[in-house]
Amino acid sequence: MPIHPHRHRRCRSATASVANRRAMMIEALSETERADALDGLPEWDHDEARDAITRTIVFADFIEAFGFMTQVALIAERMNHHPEWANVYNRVDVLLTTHDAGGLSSRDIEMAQAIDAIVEE
Ligand SMILES: C[C@H](O)[C@H](O)[C@H]1CNC2=NC(N)=NC(=O)C2=N1
Repeated sequence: MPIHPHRHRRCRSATASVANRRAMMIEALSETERADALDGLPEWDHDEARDAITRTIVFADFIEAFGFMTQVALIAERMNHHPEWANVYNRVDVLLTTHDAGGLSSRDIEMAQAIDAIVEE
């Protein structure tokens, strides 16, 4: 059942205590941190306009692509960190950025590493 677009709580932090809010806060990477992280992610490109990283993966067919997306979806839920992505048949375009930080954060780097590990399986 879809969540009502106007009445659902978009983010837990709206009602979180100050202490919890502190724990949930995440900062965007500095330029140096980003450059270091990207060195370890040769398959990923930096999207400057979004301060995001992107990767396109082409699979053998749709079922391989959707199987990949299913595995990533489970990790995304566990991490509470969700990709922006699109799928056309055997192709998946992935964009990672941290909305709460307004740019790339360590969560995106962790997610990119998890995605790379799945693709290499
Ligand atoms: C309320 C919820 O915890 C937040 O909106 C989470 C959900 N998933 C997320 N995913 C991404 N990519 N960035 C976020 O800032 C983010 N925030």
